[in-house]
Amino acid sequence: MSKVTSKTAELTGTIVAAHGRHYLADVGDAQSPEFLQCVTRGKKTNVAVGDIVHLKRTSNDQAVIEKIAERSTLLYRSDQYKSKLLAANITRLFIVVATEPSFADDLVSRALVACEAAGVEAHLILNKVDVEALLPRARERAGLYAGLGYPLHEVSAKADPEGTVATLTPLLLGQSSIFIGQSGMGKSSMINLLVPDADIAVREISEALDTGKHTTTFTRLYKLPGGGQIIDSPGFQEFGLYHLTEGMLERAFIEFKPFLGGCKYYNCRHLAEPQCAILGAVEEGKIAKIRHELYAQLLHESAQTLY
Ligand SMILES: Nc1nc2c(ncn2[C@@H]2O[C@H](COP(=O)(O)OP(=O)(O)OP(=O)(O)O)[C@@H](O)[C@H]2O)c(=O)[nH]1
Ligand SMILES: [Zn+2]
Repeated sequence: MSKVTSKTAELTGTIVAAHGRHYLADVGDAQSPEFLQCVTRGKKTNVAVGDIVHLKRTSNDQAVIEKIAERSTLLYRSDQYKSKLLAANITRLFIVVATEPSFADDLVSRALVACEAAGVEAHLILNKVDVEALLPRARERAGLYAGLGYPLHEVSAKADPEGTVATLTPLLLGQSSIFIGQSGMGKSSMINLLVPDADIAVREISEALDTGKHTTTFTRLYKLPGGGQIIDSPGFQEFGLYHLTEGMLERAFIEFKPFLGGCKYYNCRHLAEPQCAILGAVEEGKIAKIRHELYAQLLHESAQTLY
């Protein structure tokens, strides 16, 4: 196959922002981005931030998405009992929690389940470790996840910005990362430290996206000067887990793994069945009760889905 090199050649770009059916692709490089407004053919809305797309330029700053390259991973967000695309080709997800305000275990575990199901490596960042009075409790709570094998990094974006950058930069190199966190955890402070001129980049993206209103509440991708990219998803994105089957759910709780297959009934749902290995492990304290409760809740939610 010969490569097309004419001026009308197809372009390859990365989707850096999505807002409704408006997409923005970057066809430049890390040093000099070049944004093209993109539309899909027909009414397709199956494009996600992080997608590598093949484009056909239709004007100086516009293009049509011809093809989406095969994705290595895909994360979904929840939208009223439906899963919608959140981000594609993510290799690493960072859940930002803090000493204050208090974080929700439920949301942390949902993110972890989404990662396990998608094949994305999950890390936790405990921010605001300068708030010493609340540190022991926060450490203990975050420790539940560290104990499961998820790396936990302690930082203080405000009190120790240099240390925060030094801790996080090596974790981002060459990765396609996404940061998620409940409001107030310090995710924006962290992104601003890691992405030089993030504010300017958002304004540029917002203008190029041209949605009519100058919103900054869209998922966007920043290319890092040292290689790698960061996706920031404003607001807390609840993960869409409705597409997970029961079999996928039980495997998405990593601490269940040693016990799967040990139940009396091969089709055990680990809810109330006799001689269930999972329930036995919960009883013995080998599986945390709150994790099993979330598993039961997710099973219930997936059964509510009507399609
Ligand atoms: N004590 C302390 N405060 C911090 C630290 N990092 C951020 N904060 C503060 O926490 C508050 C929330 O920080 P943001 O960066 O806006 O948090 P966010 O998670 O992006 O929150 P939203 O913008 O609501 O999504 C701000 O008042 C920050 O100044 C830290 O390391 N220590
Ligand atoms: Zn069981």
